[in-house]
Amino acid sequence: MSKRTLDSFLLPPPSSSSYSANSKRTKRDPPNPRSAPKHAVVSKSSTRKSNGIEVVDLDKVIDLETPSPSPQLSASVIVLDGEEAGTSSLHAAGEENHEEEPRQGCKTLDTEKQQQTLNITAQPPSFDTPPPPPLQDTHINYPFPIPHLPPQISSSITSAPVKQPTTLTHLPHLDLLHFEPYLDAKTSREYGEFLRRELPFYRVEYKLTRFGKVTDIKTPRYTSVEIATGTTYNYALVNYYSTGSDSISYHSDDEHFLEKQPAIASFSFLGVRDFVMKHKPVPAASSKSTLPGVSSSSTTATASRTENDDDAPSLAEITKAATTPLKFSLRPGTLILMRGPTQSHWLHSIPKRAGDGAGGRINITFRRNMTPAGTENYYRYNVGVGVGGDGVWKWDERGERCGCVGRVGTVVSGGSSSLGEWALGFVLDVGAYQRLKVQPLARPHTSNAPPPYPSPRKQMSNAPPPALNTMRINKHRSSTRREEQVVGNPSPTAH
Ligand SMILES: O=C(O)CCC(=O)C(=O)O
Ligand SMILES: [Fe+2]
Repeated sequence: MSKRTLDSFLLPPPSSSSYSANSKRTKRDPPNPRSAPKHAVVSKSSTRKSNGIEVVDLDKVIDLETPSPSPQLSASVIVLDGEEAGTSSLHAAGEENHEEEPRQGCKTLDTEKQQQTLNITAQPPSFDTPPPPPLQDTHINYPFPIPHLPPQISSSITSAPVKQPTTLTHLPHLDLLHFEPYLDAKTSREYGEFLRRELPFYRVEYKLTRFGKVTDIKTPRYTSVEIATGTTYNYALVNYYSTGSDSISYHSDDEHFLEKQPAIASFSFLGVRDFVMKHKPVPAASSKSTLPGVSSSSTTATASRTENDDDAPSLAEITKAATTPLKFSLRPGTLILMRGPTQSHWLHSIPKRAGDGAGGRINITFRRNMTPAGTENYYRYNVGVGVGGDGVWKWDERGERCGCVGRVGTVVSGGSSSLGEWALGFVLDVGAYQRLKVQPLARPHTSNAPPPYPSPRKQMSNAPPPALNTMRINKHRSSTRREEQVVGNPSPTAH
């Protein structure tokens, strides 16, 4: 594994420069956002001088910013960027064994290393050398500091998208941009590996009432919530599907604490999975006159699409969209932007999958949360307040679950004020969107603001923007009896 040498890893001034492994900070003491790490173990060979500044090879720094929540979890301290890659097999999803062996590639701190701890005194920076920004960040809800995106990834993101999107508005209430891909293969691989390696992950388990029925959700995915600062999206949800049997069932992201017509941007990294959508079902008892958004004058699929109300989709069109799933193959670097009425009317899912390409997959969805309660809700369901307490897990470069970093205690909403370390990548993503003039992302939020973008129907009646590809939908019959519409290149494996 190549060494990451971070020349700008600046040590603090002498008054606070005594580095010790014996941190006694408790979990209740929030780390100071954007401060340099206070507790790090630095071995002699990991430091050198550059322009009069003491610099540290991050490979050799053991960050102890996050204390162990209990003595038996003292093995939770992670050596950043271990040198050897692990080869042991994946834990099965949902496995209950929390006893973790120290593994190569994601090592635990041992006594010998603690004994090698040195106190390092940094040199103060000179006036003409402005201190570089910290390269990792902390937040009250981070179980450990999260490193910044490596510069080569950040800079590649700014030149995205590598391909212009396809706009899909041909089905009732659908408004979706499909970038296939958005990031080039190298960047998306490095980005995916970075996220999997550096973020904390939590297993998701909770109860859900759907259509009047209580369901135990033991979604074997690993989720991390980060609050990112931004004027448009203010946080992101990261899912890790460790194997093809990790899945997420049909749902829509239409929570009341999001905007009315939320724009949700969903990135895919590493493994290939299908993204399957279908229109929400037409309630059996509903008539065409009571179903919102459905034309009261047209019940046939051949209704013409004009811009007046009569153009609302027919029951027949909706029924077809509800029974004919739309399938996208999500390869690394793909971005799907769901917007407008999509969340109110459509369900989406990641079905289980066997066979090639079903290795670990990372997904990030960027969202805009309108209330602090919303952020709390996401923490409750995705970080695990009272929902299982499986702990906070780390994964290594190769997708080996390699260490329980701690148990989840009370998670307090951090609001939206902290610049998460990987918010850096997020901000760059927003910049890239804005260059594409994806209007919802640039719109200031006010409750009576005008619609952020033309309705799908308006878009259909206008000439398509020159930068965008024309819509291309391959309709085909799947190998099963069910009819599916496959968007983009067909997936190699049917689910
Ligand atoms: O993994 C994906 O692509 C979708 C994730 C998703 O739908 C969600 O987190 O709400
Ligand atoms: Fe979703």
